[in-house]
Amino acid sequence: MPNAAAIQMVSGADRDRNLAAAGELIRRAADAGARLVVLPENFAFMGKRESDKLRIAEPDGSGPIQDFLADAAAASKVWLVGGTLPIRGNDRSDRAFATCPVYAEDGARVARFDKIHLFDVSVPDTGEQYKESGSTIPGTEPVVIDTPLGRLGLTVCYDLRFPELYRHLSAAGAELLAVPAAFTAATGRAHWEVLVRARAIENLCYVIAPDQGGRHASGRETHGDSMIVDPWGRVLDRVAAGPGLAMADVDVAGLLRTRERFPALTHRRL
Ligand SMILES: O=C(O)CNC(=O)[C@H](CS)NC(=O)CCC(=O)C(=O)O
Repeated sequence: MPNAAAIQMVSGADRDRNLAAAGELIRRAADAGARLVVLPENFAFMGKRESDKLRIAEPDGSGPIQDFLADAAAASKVWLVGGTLPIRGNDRSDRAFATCPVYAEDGARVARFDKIHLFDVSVPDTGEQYKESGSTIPGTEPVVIDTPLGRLGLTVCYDLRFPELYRHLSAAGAELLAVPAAFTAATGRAHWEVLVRARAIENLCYVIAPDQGGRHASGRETHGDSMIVDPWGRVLDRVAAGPGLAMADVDVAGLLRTRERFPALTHRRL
């Protein structure tokens, strides 16, 4: 029975509709056996412009999106990694953190990670321009937490391109890595699967990588292909396009056997 789920969504600009869609998928994942469920980046809101998300930004710890996540975790009795949502900073700046909160199965929030690397790029070929730092405050702290399935390192989307973050997490004991994402269609086609599987292989970790996958209110398209990858780099399950679930069995005992036979993590020289 699979115990982990990555939820793929095509989130729009209507927060409450997105929450309803997420709620339905969380219930389906729990019914299918999931004890750890990971939502994609910006699951609660993807508007016309990057800065639109500031309208639904919440103070740390309370608001409709965070209340939804706590209630959904408790109702389905799952550990829930809440993709990302905008959480206001303490200063009066008009930017928010891209925060990935984690809830235990009783609905208590047990961790918070703020996306560290911000997507300030122009995508080759399509000409799409992104300046995430215009509306987002970068995080600074890597986060690793214990869950019933294993020790979990948190990362978000563009973080996927920075292997030193993942090395830091695996060195801190991570066995599972979460990568809630909203990868662009163009960069996703070129890089998504390779990067997700590389992070799994080089850190001998499970990677749970839920992506947005479809066309959004901005007119932009995201890549989809949400997946769960095992520590040997095998794609255990994936979702092609549109909303759906990737589910797989995360087996840390098996992971430890793999690491014993193949002790690359103990052979680091630098
Ligand atoms: O596009 C949207 O509206 C939503 N996207 C996001 O919220 C974020 C920040 S702009 N997307 C990424 O980080 C994409 C990374 C990526 O695609 C890569 O590294 O290639």
